[in-house]
Amino acid sequence: MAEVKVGIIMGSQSDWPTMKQAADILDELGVAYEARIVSAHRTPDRLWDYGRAAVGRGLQVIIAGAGGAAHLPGMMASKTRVPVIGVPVQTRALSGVDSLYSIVQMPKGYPVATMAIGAAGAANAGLMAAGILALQDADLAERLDAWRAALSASIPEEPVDE
Ligand SMILES: Nc1c(C(=O)O)ncn1[C@@H]1O[C@H](COP(=O)(O)O)[C@@H](O)[C@H]1O
Repeated sequence: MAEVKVGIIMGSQSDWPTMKQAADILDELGVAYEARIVSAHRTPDRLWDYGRAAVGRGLQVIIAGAGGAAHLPGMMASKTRVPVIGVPVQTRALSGVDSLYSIVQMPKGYPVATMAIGAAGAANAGLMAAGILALQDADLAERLDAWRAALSASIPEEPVDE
């Protein structure tokens, strides 16, 4: 089995429909990943253990999604030097702006690469993770180039009446 280099973590089971977009992209590109529920609020010991072990386990990118008071991505970034890509999950009360602001405004020294709110942001997190790994993996780079070319080719030149 391929070595897992990407960890997808999320604050709650309820984030999975969003975070699955990242997983689906990684599946399409043949990138091995693991998906775990880890919460800074509800399972702080699990967060600590995951962050402490990340480098030793060979993780190269962590995609962290959370909604509302979304402290998970930033706390994970504080615990490991493995790059963290943050996904603001859309919320009902504040449309995900709360999640975005919670993730994006990190203090100097502990960055989180923050994506857009919601499903598109999660998919882009998968693509960003693949792009990082592709720097050291020529086969993956080829698959990513093909994926991008296929998307580009699927865009019509002219609009049609629906
Ligand atoms: N933002 C966080 C964290 C965290 O940042 O550690 N843990 C859970 N949550 C968020 O709470 C929201 C509601 O969770 P529930 O649906 O389980 O009530 C989720 O979007 C989750 O990411």
